[in-house]
Amino acid sequence: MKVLVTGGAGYIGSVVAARLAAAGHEVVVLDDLSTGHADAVPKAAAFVRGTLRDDAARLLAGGVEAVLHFAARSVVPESVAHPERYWDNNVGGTLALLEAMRANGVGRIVFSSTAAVYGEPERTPITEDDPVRPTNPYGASKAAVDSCLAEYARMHGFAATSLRYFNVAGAYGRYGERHTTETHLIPIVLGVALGERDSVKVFGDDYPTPDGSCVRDYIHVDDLARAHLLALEAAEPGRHRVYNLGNGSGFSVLEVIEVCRKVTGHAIPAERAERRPGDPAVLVASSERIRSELGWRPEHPDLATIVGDAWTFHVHGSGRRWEA
Ligand SMILES: NC(=O)c1ccc[n+]([C@@H]2O[C@H](COP(=O)([O-])OP(=O)(O)OC[C@H]3O[C@@H](n4cnc5c(N)ncnc54)[C@H](O)[C@@H]3O)[C@@H](O)[C@H]2O)c1
Ligand SMILES: O=c1ccn([C@@H]2O[C@H](COP(=O)(O)OP(=O)(O)O[C@H]3O[C@H](CO)[C@H](O)[C@H](O)[C@H]3O)[C@@H](O)[C@H]2O)c(=O)[nH]1
Repeated sequence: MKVLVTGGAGYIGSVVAARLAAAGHEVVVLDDLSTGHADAVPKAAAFVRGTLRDDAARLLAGGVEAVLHFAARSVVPESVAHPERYWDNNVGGTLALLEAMRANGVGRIVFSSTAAVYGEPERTPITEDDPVRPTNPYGASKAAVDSCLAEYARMHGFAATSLRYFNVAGAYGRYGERHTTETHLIPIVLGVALGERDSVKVFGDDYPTPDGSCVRDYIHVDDLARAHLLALEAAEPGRHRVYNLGNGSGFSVLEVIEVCRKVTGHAIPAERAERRPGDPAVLVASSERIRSELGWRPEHPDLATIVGDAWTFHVHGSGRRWEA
């Protein structure tokens, strides 16, 4: 299949682009490099630097059969301070992409949605039938696209899938996480181990969790990538599927730091800090639906493996010194 990967110079998109190319697909990456890196695009893929609005249409005219749509802004505090950026890029940009797809007769799409659409959940683990009640503009923008995809499936025959990722971590060979503005826990903690930061701040110690810090469900980026390939194959015209993706087990911030200490052998100083606004106490996924419908199984559910792969990536110079 010829596949357009938007955001394929970013963390998750580059891993999926590499996996797709390895599976024999023809991959075209579209990325404006706003948060991505040109050298993260797999060599087997064609790379076009451009935007969803200005450049997707001409690429879709070139025989593309499916779209994997990762391109988005995804920093929650930024979304609170500048909601217009999120409505403009994540919703407006996606609408332009969907219309370009429709104009070119391309209806197959897998979309990067998020656990943030659920907001503060009522129960754990979270299933896809739980209420969608985002508590920040980032989550709201992703929920809006999920709704949009349901309508494009119903009215325009799209074969659409929303994958709601929980906390993505780890690396796949030379492909890993290296955001210029890093907000994610594991790369921040590994940055302390590498001496790039003095300590990690633990946001909140009075949550209703066993040790008072927030609990999250960490999924290996390679397990997530395999879910994309399954979703791509399973897509059916006229149907919008929604799947949560996590491992179904929660780890507190303090537990994650402890695992990072064991993996890196570094003391990793941690300091208590105020709660980060908008952080739910516990986010743990039920991924039963994708397991039973698509046969997805995580191959790397162990947090030490997830952290270990991220550590290997960070130690090798944040991906810049990798060969292939
Ligand atoms: N990392 C996570 O834990 C996580 C969790 C849930 C959902 N997601 C979603 O997964 C997707 C990928 O996340 P990531 O962590 O790889 O982010 P990332 O920032 O590394 O990648 C996003 C890529 O999209 C590009 N981009 C943004 N807007 C664009 C536009 N208008 N046109 C072209 N390119 C554009 C950026 O340059 C970047 O390379 C995002 O949609 C994000 O919301 C991520
Ligand atoms: O320096 C830090 C960074 C994070 N945390 C804590 O670590 C946990 C995980 O934080 P991340 O920023 O790594 O991840 P989030 O759970 O906030 O966000 C992730 O999940 C969200 C869905 O809930 C979105 O999809 C988002 O894109 C994705 O990164 C949170 O409790 C956060 O407060 C710290 O204590 N210190």
